[in-house]
Formats: sequence, C-alpha cells, structure tokens
Amino acid sequence: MAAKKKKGQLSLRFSDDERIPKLAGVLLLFLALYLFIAFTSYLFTWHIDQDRVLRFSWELLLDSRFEMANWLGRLGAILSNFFFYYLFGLPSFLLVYLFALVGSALIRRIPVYRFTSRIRYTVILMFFLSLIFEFLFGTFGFPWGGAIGDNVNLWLFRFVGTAGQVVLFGSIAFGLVVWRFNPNFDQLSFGQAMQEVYYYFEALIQGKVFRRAKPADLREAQSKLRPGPKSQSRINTSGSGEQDIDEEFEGELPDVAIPALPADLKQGGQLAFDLNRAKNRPPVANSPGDLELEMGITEPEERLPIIENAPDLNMQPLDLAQEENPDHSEPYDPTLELSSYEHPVLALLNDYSDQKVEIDREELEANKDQIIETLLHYKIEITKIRATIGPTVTLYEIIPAPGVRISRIKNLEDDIALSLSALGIRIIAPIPGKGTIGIEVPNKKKQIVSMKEVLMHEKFKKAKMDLPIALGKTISNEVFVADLAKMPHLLVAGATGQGKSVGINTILVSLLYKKHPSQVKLVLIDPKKVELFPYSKLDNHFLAFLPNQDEPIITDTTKVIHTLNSLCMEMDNRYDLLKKASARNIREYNDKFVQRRLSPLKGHKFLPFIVLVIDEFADLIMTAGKEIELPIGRLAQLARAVGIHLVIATQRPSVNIITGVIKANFPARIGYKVTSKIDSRTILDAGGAEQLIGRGDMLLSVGGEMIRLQGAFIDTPEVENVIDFITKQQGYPEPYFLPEYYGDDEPPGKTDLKYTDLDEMFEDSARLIVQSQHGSTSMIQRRLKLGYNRAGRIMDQLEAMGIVGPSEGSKAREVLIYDEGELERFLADVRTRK
Ligand SMILES: Nc1ncnc2c1ncn2[C@@H]1O[C@H](COP(=O)(O)OP(=O)(O)OP(=O)(O)O)[C@@H](O)[C@H]1O
Repeated sequence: MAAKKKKGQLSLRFSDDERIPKLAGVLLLFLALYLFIAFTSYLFTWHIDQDRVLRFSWELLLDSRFEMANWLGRLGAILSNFFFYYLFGLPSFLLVYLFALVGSALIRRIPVYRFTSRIRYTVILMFFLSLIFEFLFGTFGFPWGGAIGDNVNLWLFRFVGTAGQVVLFGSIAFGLVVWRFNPNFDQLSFGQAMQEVYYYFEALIQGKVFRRAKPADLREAQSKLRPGPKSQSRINTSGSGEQDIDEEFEGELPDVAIPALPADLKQGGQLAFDLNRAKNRPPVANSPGDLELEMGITEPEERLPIIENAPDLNMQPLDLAQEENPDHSEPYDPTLELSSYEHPVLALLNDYSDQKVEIDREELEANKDQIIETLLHYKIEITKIRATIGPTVTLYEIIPAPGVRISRIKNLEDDIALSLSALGIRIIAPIPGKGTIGIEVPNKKKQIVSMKEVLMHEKFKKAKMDLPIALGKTISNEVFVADLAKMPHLLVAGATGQGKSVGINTILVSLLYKKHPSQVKLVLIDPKKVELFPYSKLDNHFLAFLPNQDEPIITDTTKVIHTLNSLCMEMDNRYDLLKKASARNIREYNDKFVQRRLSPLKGHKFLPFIVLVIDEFADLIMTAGKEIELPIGRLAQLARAVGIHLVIATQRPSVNIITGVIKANFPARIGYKVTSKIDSRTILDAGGAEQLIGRGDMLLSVGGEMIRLQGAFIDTPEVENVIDFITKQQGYPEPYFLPEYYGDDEPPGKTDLKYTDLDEMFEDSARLIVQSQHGSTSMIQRRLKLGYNRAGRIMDQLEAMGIVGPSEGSKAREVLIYDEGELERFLADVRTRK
C-alpha cells in the first residue's frame, strides 16, 4: 500500500515536471538541425554515397572503414538516403520543419495540440509534393519524390493515365488551397478582377509598382510610391530636403545683403535672414541704420511638437499592459475572421501635384523688408528674422533686440497687417517655448496638401497609434499625425465652407487606411443626411449602430438619442468587462485577450475602438438639448478608457451649441476660419481662428498648445474610391450592433416588444434556456451557433420579455419560466402581439 502510494506520488511528480517536455523539445530541435544538415548535404553528395547506403546493414553503419561524402558521415548518409530514397524525397525537408515546430512548442510550453492542424497540413503537403515531384521529375536520377511518390504515381498512371494524373493533381492542389485558406469566392467578379488589374497597371505605368498593402506592407508600398530624391524640391518639407539646402549653401554665404535664392526655390523649408552678418561680430542691433542683412540657411528647428510625442493624456500608464503570456499559448489574432482583408491602396487617391506652386522669392523678401521696416517705424529693433515657408502661410520669426517688450509687437498686429496688406496676419508673441515672435503671413499662392502625400509619409506609415489621424501639415511643412485615442475627443468647429467636412473625411479616411475592420468601428451621425452618406456602404466592415436600424448612418434625432444612450450602455458593459479582467483600459484588456488570458466563455471578447462622429451637432442640440448633451458629456468624461472616442463638428460655434459641458470635456479642438473673434474664443478659448484664410487652414488646440495646420485635402470621389475598395472585399456577416436601448419613456417590459421585433432565433433560445434552466449567453452562442453580439441581443430580449432575470456579472441569469408548457403558452401569447 505504502509502496503503491509512493509510486503514485512519484508518477505525479514526474508528469508535473516541466523539464521533461523541455528536454524532449531540445531533443527534437537537435534532431531537426541534424536532419537539416544531413538533408542539405545529401543534395550535393547523394550520387557519391547512394550506391553504398542503398542497402542498410549494421556493418555499414558501424564499420569505420566506410567513408561517406555526407557532411554528417555514415549516419548522415544513411538517414538522409532513407528519408529521400525510401520515403518522401525532397519534401522530407518538411519533417525538419515539423520537428522544429514541435520541439520549439515543447520548450516554450505551448500545448502541441494547438498545432494539430498545421501538422496535419504539413504531412498532407509532404505526401502531395512527393507525388508531384515524382510525377514531374521522376525520370531524373535524384529521388525527387522518394519511393512513396514513385509507387503511388505508378499505381495512378495505370489507374487513370497521365492526363488523369494532371487533372487529379490540379484538383488536389486547388482543394488543398480551399481547405487551408478557405478563400472567399462570393464576391469574385469580373469587374473586381479588372479593377485590381487596372490599379496594378496604373501604378506600373507611373513606375510605382506595389502590392496591395497589408498593414506591414503599406510602408514598403508607400515608400515605392514616394517620388525619388530628384523630384524633391530643393527646399522641401522633408528632413532630407532641408539637408539638401544645407549642403548646397554651406560655406558659400556671400558677404552681400540677401544673396540670390536658388532659381528653383519652392515652397517649404526654412530660411533665415540673420541680422548679424558674421558670427564673430557682435550684434549690431542697437544701431538700426547700420543693419546689414545676411541670409543664412538654418537647420530646421523643432517646431510645435506633434501630438505623437505629446504627453499621454490618458492618465493610466499603458506599458503595464505588456505582460507576459502565462501559458505561452499562441496569441489570438482579431483580424483572423477577415484575414484576407486588404487595406486601401494609395493609388485610390489623387496627387494634386500640379497644384504645387513655387514661392515667389520676391514676395518673401518684400514681406521681410516690410516687417523690418514696419517694426523700425515703431522703434522696434530686431536681431534676426527667419522665414519658414509652409503650404499656405509663411512664418516670419523674429528675435527682438534686448529690452523690446513683446506686448508692444502684439499691439502692432493690425499695423503690420495693414502695411503688408494681407489678410489673416497672425502674430504669436511669444512663440511658446521660444523667445521669438512669430508673424504668419499668408502666401499669395497656396499649395494644396493632398491626403495622399500625408498618408504616404513616414510619420503616418510608422505611426503606432490606436487611432492615427493624418490632419495635414504644420506651417513649417511637417506632416502632422495625431492619435485621436489620446486627444481623447475632438471638437471641430468653423464657419460654413471652410473645410470642416473635408477635415472629417481626412479623419475617417486615415482610420480606414490604417485600421483593420476588427480594430475600429465607426458610429456616424449626420443630421444633414449628405456628408457622411457614402460611408453607409461600410456597414459590414466598419460601422456600428443599433440593431433595428434601417439606415447605417443615423440621421433622425430620436435615433441619435437612442444611439448615444446605447453607447453609454456599451461603455458600461465594457467597464464591467475591464473590471472582470482587472484591466485599467482597453489596451490592457485587449492585450490580455490577445494573450488568451481572458476566456470568451466568461463573456470576454476583443474590443474594437469605437469612434463616434457627429457632423453638425448644432441641430441636435437645438432640437433635443439636454437629451443629447448629457450622454455626450458622460461619454466624453468616461469613455476614453474603454476605447470610445468622439468627434463632434458644428458650423455654428456659439455658446448655446458649444456649451460648458461640451467644452469642459473636449480638450482637443479644431477651429476652422470663423467670422468673429468671439466665435474663435468659443471654440478655442483664444482668438486667432477669425484670422485664418479658409480652405482647410485651421488651428488645433490640444493640451493648452495651439498649432496652425493646413488640412489635407480629399475630394468626395476619392473618399468614394476608398469606400468602394473596402466594400468590394468580404465583410462581417453583420454590422457591429450596439446594445439595444429602449428609452426612458418606453421601459423594456412585456408589453413593449412586439413579436416582429424579436430575433428569428428568439423562440429557440427561449426553449433552450427554459429546458436547461441555465440563463447563459455563451450557451445560446454555442448551442445555436450564433455570434456573440447576436446571442447577447437575444439575451437582452429574453430579459425584456421576462423570461430571464437581469445580468449577474459572470454568473448565469436566473430563468423565470420553469417549464416548457408555460413557455409555449407565453410564446403563443407573444405571437399575437403583432
Ligand atoms: N484642406 C483643404 N485644402 C484645400 N481646399 C479645401 C480644403 N478643405 C476645404 N477646401 C475647399 O473648401 C471647400 C469647402 O470645404 P468643406 O465642404 O469641407 O467646408 P465645410 O466647412 O464642411 O462647409 P459646410 O459647413 O457648408 O459643409 C471645398 O469644396 C474645397 O474646395
């Protein structure tokens, strides 16, 4: 008895010992390496060794008189010949892969059964390839498909003949592809195929060959699409462009005032008019009459930082989410359900390159002279003036002489504007973080910043953000990419016709270019019913809305109220999930889910980010007031941690629209041109937006910092191209449904839901729940083979109909109907409620 117990204990300890599988893994890895070397060597030495090793004998293996050419000696020669000649031929290499796969799984403690399907595919592939190789190359001496390939081929040849073999192998290959990759043929159409060919050739003609980009490929594809260094302007937005200028001019600065600028000087980049002629000469600013101007080209200076580097507005540190996967299982891939989804390609967008205008050198110098003259007129001396040329405005940055008060310059804003006779002069005194004063002067000819150039820029391509949005370019011509998730909500306002709708399109298109449908969902509200209409086609890819909604884009005020409240419910549900998972924010939660540390059986699921966009929010506030404002305020206050972010836009920036509640909760705001300083203050808490020049010129205020940007331009046909590109691909079987919301005045209850409102599977689910007396969503999901969202919706309906009780966290709900007879009577009654 004692001995038995001991033995039991021993075996328990033995099976618990994690070193055993690790040692087995090491052995397999060693075997894989050994076979790999032996097999590789066999490719070069088989003809030398084959005669001797064809017939195995122990003597051959053990007698040291036999010398083999194989790099691994006699054992290597015998083993590789065995696998190549007697078994599978060249595909024997797949065995190396299998041993390595299983070996590495064992040492990483990943259960081998997770790889069952991969192992199965590999073994089948090995058989199949040995058949094919032998069929194709069987007449050569090398054992391409080994004895297995040879014998099966011989049998097949006698059975179906050569033509039959070709057909059979073709069908098997096709069948294997279907089995392994389950490609979608539903949407295979001649038109789509032609369009793909067209995109390819269009790019080919432009010398921009690329593959249809997957996220990782996008970088490569875009770098190919970027113009080569030769086509870059000498003075350019990019770092390399500015470098060019430096090299061009260094050491050549003549001693005369204002040397000639290069003839092909284009917009972008930074020029400095240094009022200290020589570095070793003391400043001469105190004697204005004596000023000699010298133009130097300076290194591009760090301007207002992009949001990418801005401090994390999210209070919760994110790096804590990077914990190790405890059971070392293969991570969950949320994109798997639409694994063949391809991100839109850049060829769908327009270049607007013909719109690029050269800056007028004389305009630059004239403005500079005017500024200096005007300032001198008011006895303001300066030591240095520098110009940074942007797409729509040029920033003249001046360093006043010591002792000059900044407020004096600020007060002269109007005089300087008058003397430069240009609209929209904005004076920034001082530029935050620098001792300089900025004077922004609009360029006579403005440059369109295309969405395409912004999306193809490294900053966007490399952006590792949750919700990257490419807004446009700063006035120093730097591409500006921000993370909406960190903003964490955005208020967009500006007078009509100044670029707001284009701006919303750039935000949405940025997300469509960068994100997989599993990662982000859009809730689109458009009371004007026009601007966001094209996006309605994305319902099964990127949209989220209420279950009984006919139109994917929400236009009706009552539906908007329901949607906002439903989003609040979604937020609460997500908080529950986060709490159960001990995660502090969506990133931590999703990281845990991806690492398979949260079980779907307990209700956990991968949470996509949700972006709510309201285009024209004034009408809603005017008609529904608090009913709109309160849920927006609640979402804005609380929703960022669970990945719900808002973008709300209005063309009426008055205080009764942009109320205190809204303002307090939207730290990031974009102001397009407005008609008055008061409007500017309403939006940005500061003046300035009234001095913008329209057509996408904007001020972004975030975290107390103000950045002037030229918005990227994207036209409606381009937006439609992108949407069509996505909708032609397979989407999810259904949209992402938000939780059902019934409204306060129509509380969920027996009398409210009509039979027609109920899900088709409602009755079956009710029977299942009553039969099993177990109120669990995951059971409905599993037994009736329904998606998680749909099962959840049915459970809500069961609750509303009084069949189950309310949710009790991770526990099953109470079932309120006890026997099937009672249920059938109840259902018959419900059926009559049409
Ligand atoms: N970033 C931009 N670059 C160049 N032009 C632009 C840009 N944004 C807008 N425009 C020009 O301004 C016009 C009006 O833009 P948009 O429709 O976005 O204005 P809006 O503020 O949405 O107007 P509304 O409120 O009436 O809808 C566009 O048709 C376009 O010609």
